[in-house]
Amino acid sequence: MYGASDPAAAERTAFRRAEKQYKRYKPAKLKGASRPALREAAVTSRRWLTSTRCLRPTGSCPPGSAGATAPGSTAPCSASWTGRRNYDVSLPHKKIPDALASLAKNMAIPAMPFGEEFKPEAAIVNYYGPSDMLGGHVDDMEADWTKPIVSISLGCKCIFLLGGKTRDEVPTAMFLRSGDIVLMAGEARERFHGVPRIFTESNQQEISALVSQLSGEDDCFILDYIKNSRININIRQVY
Ligand SMILES: O=C(O)CCC(=O)C(=O)O
Ligand SMILES: [Fe+2]
Repeated sequence: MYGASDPAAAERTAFRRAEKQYKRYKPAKLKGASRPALREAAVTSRRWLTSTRCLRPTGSCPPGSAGATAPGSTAPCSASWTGRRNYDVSLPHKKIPDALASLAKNMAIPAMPFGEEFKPEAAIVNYYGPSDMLGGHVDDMEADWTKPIVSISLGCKCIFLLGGKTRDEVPTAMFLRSGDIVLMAGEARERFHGVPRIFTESNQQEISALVSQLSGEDDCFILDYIKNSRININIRQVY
């Protein structure tokens, strides 16, 4: 579902229109911003889950490229960004690190039937540079959609659009910040979603928590990288 079979039709959808609108979104200054402009979204707060906020675009629109570029992904997932992504276990791939697998298991608990454990079988890593975006899609490669996707954000803040079961429904926009975890579960599992832009401006990145953990001698390269990037790791039960 990553590519649109009819590009002209895709252009006419509410999701595509929102992508274009939010690609150019400029956050209002927090001070003096009217309260409803930053409506709080209902997100539970856990150790790794910080609040997300619904957004409304402001009038101010710096020029932005509407071209879709694709962040990269890890094996065992083969990606054709004009078409579908597919799992291909014959591709070289590494074991998911134990700490990451156990974090995913814990985070998935609220979306799992009582007594059932989430099996972290694949992790897709998306790297977003300053002008990258991930177009609206539904993740449909997994056999059992009743199992959640645990999606972790690191680095620069982004806008995440969560739409409906068709591209015609107007999506809800949220900020995702470094450390946020989204559980795509239940109904959300069947909904279009995407990332129209990330924020690399120094006053908008909101990466201070991450930066404070990168004070080692060898961390300067990671620090340089993360100031202009967002990394999303999403962990899935495939079978
Ligand atoms: O980058 C994100 O937050 C979303 C990634 C995503 O939806 C995907 O990889 O399928
Ligand atoms: Fe997705």
